[in-house]
Amino acid sequence: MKIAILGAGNLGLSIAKGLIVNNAFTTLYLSKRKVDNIKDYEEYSKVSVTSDNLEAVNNSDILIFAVQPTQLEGILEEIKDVLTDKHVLISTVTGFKIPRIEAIVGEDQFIIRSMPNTAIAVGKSMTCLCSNKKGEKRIAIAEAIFNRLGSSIIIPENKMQAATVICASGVAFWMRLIRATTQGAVQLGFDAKEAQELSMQTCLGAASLLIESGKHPEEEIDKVTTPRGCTIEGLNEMEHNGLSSSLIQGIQASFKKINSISDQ
Ligand SMILES: NC(=O)C1=CN([C@@H]2O[C@H](COP(=O)(O)OP(=O)(O)OC[C@H]3O[C@@H](n4cnc5c(N)ncnc54)[C@H](O)[C@@H]3O)[C@@H](O)[C@H]2O)C=CC1
Ligand SMILES: O=C(O)[C@@H]1CCC=N1
Repeated sequence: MKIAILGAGNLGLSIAKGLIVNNAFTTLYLSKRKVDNIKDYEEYSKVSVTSDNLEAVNNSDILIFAVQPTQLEGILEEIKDVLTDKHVLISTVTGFKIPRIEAIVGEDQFIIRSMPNTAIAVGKSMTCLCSNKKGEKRIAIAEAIFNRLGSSIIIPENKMQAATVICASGVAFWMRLIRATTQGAVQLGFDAKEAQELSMQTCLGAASLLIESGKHPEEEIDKVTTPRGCTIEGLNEMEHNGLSSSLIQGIQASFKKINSISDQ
């Protein structure tokens, strides 16, 4: 696959790393206005770095847009006249809806919206996808790309904002939980490095248990909470202090914010 990432910033470079590590492209163009700090990527075979979006588009089939929401319109205007039937447009841009993309490039383009997260850099992104009518014919290509770099599901476009909060912002939420449990471990006597290792691996183990067994979290919690034991003591104290409620309220606040900044 000949892929271009237009907007090689935090997310764009995370996608690039995932593609490079997984050898998941034929050629890869990375575009950015100022390319000095991404020139190193040209050391990888078949990777080109450019500030010329038209060069990237003309030499690629799959166009992944990873610019800020206020930058997408300009870049679509810039490249729309060189789009051909070979191009599949994949936008990762938050809150920029398909009808607005179609209004710029036309309905007759294969348009896909994708919401990955930064774990794509290590091939572990949970990515949600949706498309315009024409894009339904090419969404399998997007699934193939994002399944190489984690897992993907197809959802209706009206759930993309919610998916952004749970999956994209979600990485930051889980990081904070890992940091908090690390701090707890330090207080119990582990040094910082050991504490983070214990916290990360336990988090990975808990998620893996659910992924591999398909079970509900409470079923696994029941196996850990010895009657009158330390686990239920700690868990109940966390809940008295609003653990679940605080997380749900944070998710709601994040969702309210994304709806306030997205196009209608
Ligand atoms: N950072 C994240 O975890 C996630 C971000 N997103 C969405 O992805 C998009 C990108 O986010 P970030 O990577 O965090 O932003 P960023 O600001 O780090 O990256 C945007 C990049 O686009 C470049 N750029 C700006 N105008 C350009 C143009 N005309 N041509 C080529 N490159 C141009 C900038 O120089 C910058 O490197 C946003 O719309 C964001 O909402 C979606 C999911 C997760
Ligand atoms: O925080 C944000 O607004 C963007 C969207 C999801 C991740 N970063």
